[in-house]
Amino acid sequence: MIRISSLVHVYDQGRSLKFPDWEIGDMEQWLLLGASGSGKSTLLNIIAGLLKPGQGEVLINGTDLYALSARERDSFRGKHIGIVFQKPHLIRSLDVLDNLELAAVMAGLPVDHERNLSLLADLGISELAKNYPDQLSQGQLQRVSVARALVNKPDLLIADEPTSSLDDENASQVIRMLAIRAKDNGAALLIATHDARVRDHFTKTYLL
Ligand SMILES: Nc1ncnc2c1ncn2[C@@H]1O[C@H](COP(=O)(O)OP(=O)(O)OP(=O)(O)O)[C@@H](O)[C@H]1O
Repeated sequence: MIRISSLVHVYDQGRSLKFPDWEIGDMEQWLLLGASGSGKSTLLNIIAGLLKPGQGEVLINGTDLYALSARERDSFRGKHIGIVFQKPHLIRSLDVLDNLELAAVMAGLPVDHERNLSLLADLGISELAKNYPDQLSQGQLQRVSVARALVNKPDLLIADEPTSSLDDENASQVIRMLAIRAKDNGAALLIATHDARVRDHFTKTYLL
């Protein structure tokens, strides 16, 4: 279970961003909605342990994320949280499969080669396993990012605008993939989006 309470963040010279308290139960699937600039990415980064908030608390399965040291938080994130960023942060000098395997290595977990191949197959990109990021389209890169986020069987899967560069068919496929894989892995799912096509798939929404 994830709980945020009394969260406030102020960027240098920015306005104060206040986030309503929120509880995400085990395996619940939520949409985070809000206008551009309302703070969706900021909140995702705080929940992911990537941005220390000015005030407030993030509890994930009983762990107070910002009571951990930065190093402990990195380790916690690697093992428990999968993230699909707006822009895929893949390593250019590694092929797709190695990018997936690196996610396990970085988290200190064993590499599960078969699982990684099957993740690529589920996303319809098996044939790209040996390709390098520079050789892929934006939509393909996005799908690789989704696969990479699932590599370590996270408790929480977070996606920031995961469908913005995909056509209708692929957007729907990625949302289904996120929803099914989150469920299969016992993970909660949290997606930030403007995408009306995504809204139809969810009943739980948190509005900024
Ligand atoms: N690194 C930063 N430094 C200063 N201000 C920032 C920074 N990142 C975001 N902001 C500001 O904080 C506010 C919230 O930004 P954020 O990116 O979280 O919104 P968002 O809802 O994700 O927007 P979008 O839907 O356009 O991606 C905006 O006013 C933005 O300009």
